[in-house]
Amino acid sequence: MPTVLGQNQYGKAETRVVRVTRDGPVHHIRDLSVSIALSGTMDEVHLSGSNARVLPTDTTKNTVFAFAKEYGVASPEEFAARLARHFVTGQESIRTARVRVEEYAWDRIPTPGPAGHSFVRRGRETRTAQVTFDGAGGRWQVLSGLKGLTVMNTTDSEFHGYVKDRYTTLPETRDRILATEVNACWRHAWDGGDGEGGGGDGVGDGAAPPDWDGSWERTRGHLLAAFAETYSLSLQQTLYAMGSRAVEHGPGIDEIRLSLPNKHHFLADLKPFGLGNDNEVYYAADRPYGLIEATVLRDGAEAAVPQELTNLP
Ligand SMILES: O=c1[nH]c(=O)c2[nH]c(=O)[nH]c2[nH]1
Repeated sequence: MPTVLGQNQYGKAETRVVRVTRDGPVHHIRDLSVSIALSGTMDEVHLSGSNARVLPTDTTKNTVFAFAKEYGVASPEEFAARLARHFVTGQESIRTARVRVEEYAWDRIPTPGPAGHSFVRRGRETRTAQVTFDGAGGRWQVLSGLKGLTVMNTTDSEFHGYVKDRYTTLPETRDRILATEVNACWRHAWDGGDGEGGGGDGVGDGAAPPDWDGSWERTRGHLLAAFAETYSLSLQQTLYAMGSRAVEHGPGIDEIRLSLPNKHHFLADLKPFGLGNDNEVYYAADRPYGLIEATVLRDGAEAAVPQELTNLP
């Protein structure tokens, strides 16, 4: 049965590029996913396998990183238009270029000094709660938490001095992006009391329940503040600073468990194009990711937050 080639296009989808612009201590970020689809006189590659008219998809990805460095990202539209024009005017075989951009929005994390290099991704987080009442023992367990709170520091993060064996290739760094998605679960000390003493009313005799909403907001604030204000030598160190700040500033909180995926941002290698990269253009890799997890306890408290509650795979 004879066949003919119909509509066809090709290109690199979902190139994840983060462009950091440093205005002294105040940094600006644009975080994009760029998908390029090129079409034109491309019949031969499908019909005979000749690549003579094919600009590699790898090249289109490199162009995204190089343009981010050379021209910055003024807006998704401007960036996409520049790329589309480049491919159509640069290669005879390319007649149409469709460039799709998704931009992820970040807000600044407020810090005591001037807002500088700490960001929280907009609109991604979920608040969680789990309450267990063991009627026979009269015991309550209240766990509050959040997941998907994505944060980034564009500086004040180093990673070096680690163990090296024959398989270690990671370069040491004195200035990297530190980004993670905070998944946290904390346990309240509340014993079921209503603050009105005993009297066989079926509730604990202790202190009244906390203002749950207020407590949650404050804890979230402490996690964000500790992330933003910690000069980090590892994500493990940042985790401990976040957990201990939440417990120290949360009198009703005895324990917090944190599960922090290290959302790696690798410096794009622009040397082949004669371009430098002074911590300006990053490739945001989504997997694999480092996964750093730990519980931080008030001294003397027993660990009771189940690991599964915060665990990523
Ligand atoms: O903060 C980090 N902790 C690690 O344990 C680790 N391992 C790694 O490869 N990069 C990092 N970063």
